[in-house]
Amino acid sequence: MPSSSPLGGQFASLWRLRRYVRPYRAKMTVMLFVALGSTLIGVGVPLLTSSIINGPLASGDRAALWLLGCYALLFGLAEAVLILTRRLTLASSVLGIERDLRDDLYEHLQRLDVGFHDSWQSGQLVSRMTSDISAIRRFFGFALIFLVVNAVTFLSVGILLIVIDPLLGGIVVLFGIPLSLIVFRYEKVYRRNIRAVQDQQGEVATDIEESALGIRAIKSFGRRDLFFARYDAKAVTLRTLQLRQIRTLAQIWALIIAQPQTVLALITLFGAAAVAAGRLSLGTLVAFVALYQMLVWPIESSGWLLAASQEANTAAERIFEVLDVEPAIREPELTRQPRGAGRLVFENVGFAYPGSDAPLLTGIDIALEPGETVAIVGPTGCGKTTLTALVPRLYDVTEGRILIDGVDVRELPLAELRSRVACAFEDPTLFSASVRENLVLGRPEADEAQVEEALRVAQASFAADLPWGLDTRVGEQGMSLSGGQRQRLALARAVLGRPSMLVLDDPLSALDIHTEGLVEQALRSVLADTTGLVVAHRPSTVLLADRVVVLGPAEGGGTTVVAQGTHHGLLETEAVYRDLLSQGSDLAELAEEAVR
Ligand SMILES: Nc1ncnc2c1ncn2[C@@H]1O[C@H](COP(=O)(O)OP(=O)(O)OP(=O)(O)O)[C@@H](O)[C@H]1O
Repeated sequence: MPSSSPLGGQFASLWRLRRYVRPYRAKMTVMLFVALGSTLIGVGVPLLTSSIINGPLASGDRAALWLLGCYALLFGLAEAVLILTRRLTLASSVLGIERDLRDDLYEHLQRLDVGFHDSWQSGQLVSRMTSDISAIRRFFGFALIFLVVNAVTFLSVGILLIVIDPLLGGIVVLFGIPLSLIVFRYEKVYRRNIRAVQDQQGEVATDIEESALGIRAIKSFGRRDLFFARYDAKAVTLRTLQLRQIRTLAQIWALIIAQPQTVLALITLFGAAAVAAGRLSLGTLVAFVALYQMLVWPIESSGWLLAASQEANTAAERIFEVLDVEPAIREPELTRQPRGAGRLVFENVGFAYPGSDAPLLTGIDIALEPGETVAIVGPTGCGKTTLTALVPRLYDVTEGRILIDGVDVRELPLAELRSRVACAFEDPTLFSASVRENLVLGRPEADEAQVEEALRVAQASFAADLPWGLDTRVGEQGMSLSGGQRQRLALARAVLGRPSMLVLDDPLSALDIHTEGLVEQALRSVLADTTGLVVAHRPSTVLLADRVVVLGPAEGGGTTVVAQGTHHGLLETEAVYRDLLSQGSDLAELAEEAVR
């Protein structure tokens, strides 16, 4: 749990970021001292001016005037050097903080389970990774330094002003109190507004991302106007929220900016009267006004600093909302090593998606002997893909267990489980990298011969004919390839290195009849000595399997195993199987029954 923030509850999230500052604390401290040094020099200049007016100017002492003039020049030079040093140290430390935080967030997102990613909009995650982290960088780069510098300026100049003239100094302090109260009142409103803006930015990012990924579907259905209208509605809401945020900030600023001018007028008025009465020297009044003017920027910038700090705090809050989520799929505390050739058993397996009361899968019992291939057949939407996702623990079973050579998959280290079980899903995901990088994703140690064999098995030799062969980049999500090509590459990736267990979700769905036949042949040779679980939608895929398991509606609701046997045996005895494989079957109706 985070320790309580010395800045108060409203900055608790920012306070939690202190561990990211720790590695750069030496540089940050240098930056602070340098900034303080330049402020103190800034304070020194009006005092020097006062000495010049009251001393050499009044007495006509030329030599002293030259000396004080040289001091003023030195002050100016020193300030320039300090500002340069601050700028240089700032860049390396603040960019370092930004990178560390982004790395942590990215790594955490990779650790989080598929269930988390199902329930979060990707745009919300992207906006946290980009605009929220930038808000935090701006805070550490500018706002934090100026907050400290301003605090020191207020304190040092405030004390000096009171010492120089208690009456005028008292006016300055007195007028500072209502200003602080106003800022405090608006601060809460501003915080709420910022959160709404940042959340809406995530909504807009999600929309942009979704329409960029789905551009083909949008264009082919001629629905650009519809999607633009949807996007525009969100963009308009964002603009409204941003305007509300700016309005609040403008109100705070108006009050903040009016304050120093009012105080300056009062100081001049009372100060002139004091000079006229001989209570104050002209030089001291000039120094007082010049010193007070040093407070004008800190006062005026307090609105901006408040905004930047609130923005960074809300950004940190949004980032911790993700960082605080514990992955539902965790490494086992005690691990066991399976010893065997790859026996896969589903033992009374049940599963319900998070947030759903009714189980999708129930009482599933299937045993696959080492080297055996089992096809999973069932009406659409009954849970075949879900069943396959349980093996590599993309989701965990909610009932029963899945065993590999007698060991529960939840007792295997995740890396080992996922290297034992290779998967190819219906939607073949490729990354914007070279063909080779995509192929060796799960087995970076694979050699050239293994890559070639995997390409042969998946009938993906087209890859060698691409402009740069296996080094050709496949574009974002592999979009520069056809659906069938993507599917064959995903299949080659799964069979690379001949894994002991292969889970294939309808691996032939996007292939033409000719390629399907060739892939089938090659797959048959891979599956001969691999334990294979294959989701099948058509007879040709079913024929790859030694045995078929038919899923259907369970009596109490959900999906369960309704029949199993060889393809030919089931065709003879099970009407439901014949229906499923026949073209005229009413799959939609069966699916409804299955999930009811
Ligand atoms: N991430 C998810 N969260 C909640 N429900 C989901 C999720 N993914 C799938 N479902 C639901 O679970 C059910 C089974 O989906 P699944 O994709 O496993 O079916 P399937 O049998 O493979 O379908 P198909 O034959 O069409 O590929 C569907 O009703 C689907 O809406």
